[in-house]
Amino acid sequence: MMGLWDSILKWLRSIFLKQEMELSLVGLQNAGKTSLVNSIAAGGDSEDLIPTVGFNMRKVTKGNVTIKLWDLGGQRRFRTMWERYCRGVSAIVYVVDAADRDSIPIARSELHELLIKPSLTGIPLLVLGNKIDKSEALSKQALVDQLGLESLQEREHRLIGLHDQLRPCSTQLRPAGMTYRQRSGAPVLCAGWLE
Ligand SMILES: Nc1nc2c(ncn2[C@@H]2O[C@H](COP(=O)(O)OP(=O)(O)OP(=O)(O)O)[C@@H](O)[C@H]2O)c(=O)[nH]1
Ligand SMILES: [Mg+2]
Repeated sequence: MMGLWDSILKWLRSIFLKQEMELSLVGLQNAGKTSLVNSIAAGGDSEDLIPTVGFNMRKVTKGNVTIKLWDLGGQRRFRTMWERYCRGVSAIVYVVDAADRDSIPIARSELHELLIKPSLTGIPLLVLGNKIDKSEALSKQALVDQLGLESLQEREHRLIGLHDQLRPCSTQLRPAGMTYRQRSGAPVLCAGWLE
């Protein structure tokens, strides 16, 4: 099972051959965008996070690839900024709380409203189904259906399940097929549902 970072890089490299890339992370509030950026950038973070006001920018280097990450606020009042920060990026990363079933219809409409913007035509999309460590999390197929991802055939897109294993998680809650990996003693993010 691959680490999240490896899967993102593998996917990006299948589309681009660039050494410098820019990603914008969008998605509803509380989806886990900032947690993800912190884990990628610092190799782990477990502090209680506060909602992002506006946006944060982080630069992360892995091997010879440098990625600039725009971490945008997901609260309603910040969503109008998403388009501006998604223009010209290598890929849009849409983070969804797969366990917050009630918010999925809003996540779906915000995603589709963003993607119909002419300025974002053709930009590849990576959807991360986050919090799949929770027992109430939707399955991959349910997320594909409920987010309407089938209708995105014109656009390069990919769905990855994400489990932030830095969070306490009991064995019973661990989704089937999910494995754990330790790299030099430090926990890493693991991606699920990879074929
Ligand atoms: N169980 C579980 N909780 C998570 C996971 N990722 C993030 N969280 C929790 O979800 C909450 C919200 O995380 P944030 O990273 O602040 O969410 P955000 O998408 O940046 O929110 P905004 O900045 O308001 O848009 C925090 O309490 C995190 O600890 C995960 O994989 N599993
Ligand atoms: Mg945030």
